[in-house]
Amino acid sequence: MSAAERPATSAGGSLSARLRESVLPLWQRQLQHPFVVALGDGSLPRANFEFYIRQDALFLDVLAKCFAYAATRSEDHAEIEQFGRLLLNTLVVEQDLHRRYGERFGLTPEQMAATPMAPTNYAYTRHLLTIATTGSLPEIITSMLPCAWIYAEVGTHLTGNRPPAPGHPYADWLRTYADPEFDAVGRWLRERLDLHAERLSAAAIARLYEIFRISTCYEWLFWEMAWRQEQWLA
Ligand SMILES: Cc1ncc(CO)c(N)n1
Repeated sequence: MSAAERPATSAGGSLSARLRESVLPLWQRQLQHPFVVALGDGSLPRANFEFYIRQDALFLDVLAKCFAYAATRSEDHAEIEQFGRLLLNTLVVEQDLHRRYGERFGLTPEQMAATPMAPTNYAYTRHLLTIATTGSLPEIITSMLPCAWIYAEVGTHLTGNRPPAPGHPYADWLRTYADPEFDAVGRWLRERLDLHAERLSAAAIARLYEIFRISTCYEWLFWEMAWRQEQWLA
């Protein structure tokens, strides 16, 4: 069955569950990426982690803006408030994590901010920004959903719900994403999406499948970018 033929609602569970199922092999590949495996067991070379942190700090500023765009598309007071909270949490919780790692690596906030965006990061953030500025609210939520959902799954997968070993170099990162509070972000986005999608046409739902798959691909490519320390052509 092509995405266009998929019914908007079916016996196959919620839309968000079906979106995840539609990309399952890609989804599970995230957990096997060498960057993710090495991040989990602590063997990831510091140069790769530093590259990742510098890129992710730039990524999170864009993600925070996308929550602001989402807020402008909502007419529901509680929903607007929650998008505002997610914007702030992205900056306060996650960016703070990056700042702490940056300090540990001897980087100033100015050096972090002056890092040029690598090609994949640039492409992923342009994808998110295009949808944030021209898409519908369900499209915006769908584009951001793999970010929150995959990181929560990676966090719990890598820690196995146990605290990281003492002295693990990436313990703070693992704790942040294994935290049930982080999982709650994805859960809330899924609830909102499933609710908004009830009123969408089959064609609009098909577009959500496409957006979800593209963001999921970019999540994998982001690990790959940091593993290869991807550069622009000279
Ligand atoms: C690339 C990327 N995706 C998702 C998250 C989780 O917010 C993150 N920090 N970075």
